[in-house]
Amino acid sequence: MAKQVINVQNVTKSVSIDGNKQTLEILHGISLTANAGEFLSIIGPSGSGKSTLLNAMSGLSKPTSGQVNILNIDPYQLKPAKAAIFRRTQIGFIFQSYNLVPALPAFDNIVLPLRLSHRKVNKSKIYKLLKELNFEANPNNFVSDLSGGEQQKIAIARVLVANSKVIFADEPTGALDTVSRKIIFNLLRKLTDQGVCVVMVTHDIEMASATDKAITLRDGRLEKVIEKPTADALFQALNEEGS
Ligand SMILES: Nc1ncnc2c1ncn2[C@@H]1O[C@H](COP(=O)(O)OP(=O)(O)OP(=O)(O)O)[C@@H](O)[C@H]1O
Repeated sequence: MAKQVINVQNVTKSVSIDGNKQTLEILHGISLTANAGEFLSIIGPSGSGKSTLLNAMSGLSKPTSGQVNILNIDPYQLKPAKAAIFRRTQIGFIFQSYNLVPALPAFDNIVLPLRLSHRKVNKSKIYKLLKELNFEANPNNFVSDLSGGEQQKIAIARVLVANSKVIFADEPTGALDTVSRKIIFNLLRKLTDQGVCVVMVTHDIEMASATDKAITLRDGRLEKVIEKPTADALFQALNEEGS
């Protein structure tokens, strides 16, 4: 039986608005699971809560209520130092420019998690990966001098070399051209074939239809779980009025 690596139960998330005078609930009790080797996509209209859910389920932003387990660990119960190690060694994040250090060269950003964990850096492997990713800038350039798309490739390369067991990606190909999108999707797919669990927020129906399971969100609620989604099924789900 497939090993469950993500378990989210009844997660809600509220934020303070209006100068803390009011509370707005953005996620209203979401439950989902994902297994090792599974490619899960999260789709839904703009503002439906996809990024908020991804942040909550990846250990970055504590839910207001409910439970999150990643690899049988509740990331919100870990002390900050342990949480940092857990994130660095087990989880990969591909969020737009997430945690890239602008004052470091691109290459150093890629290997930073490896260096922090005292792991070996295989320079030629990283250069090969950058070539595979169609990265056209100089890896010695500072991240702040790169375009959005190139920064995204650096964030992706950093995850790909880190051997994470679970990868959370928020619109990982948003800033990229069609060719780069395909390359990155295929690299993520290769990782799931090796047992990594990938959770990806996307607006791209075609890409979501190539994942193993899609969940649709509407107004902060989980609407549908679609196994082996087709583009037609996703299109229909997105265009149905919420009940
Ligand atoms: N800190 C916050 N304060 C107030 N409202 C917020 C906050 N964070 C999110 N929201 C609101 O919650 C809703 C969900 O936001 P979220 O970014 O999760 O949606 P999304 O589905 O990822 O949207 P998009 O597809 O446009 O990226 C939106 O209406 C957003 O404006």
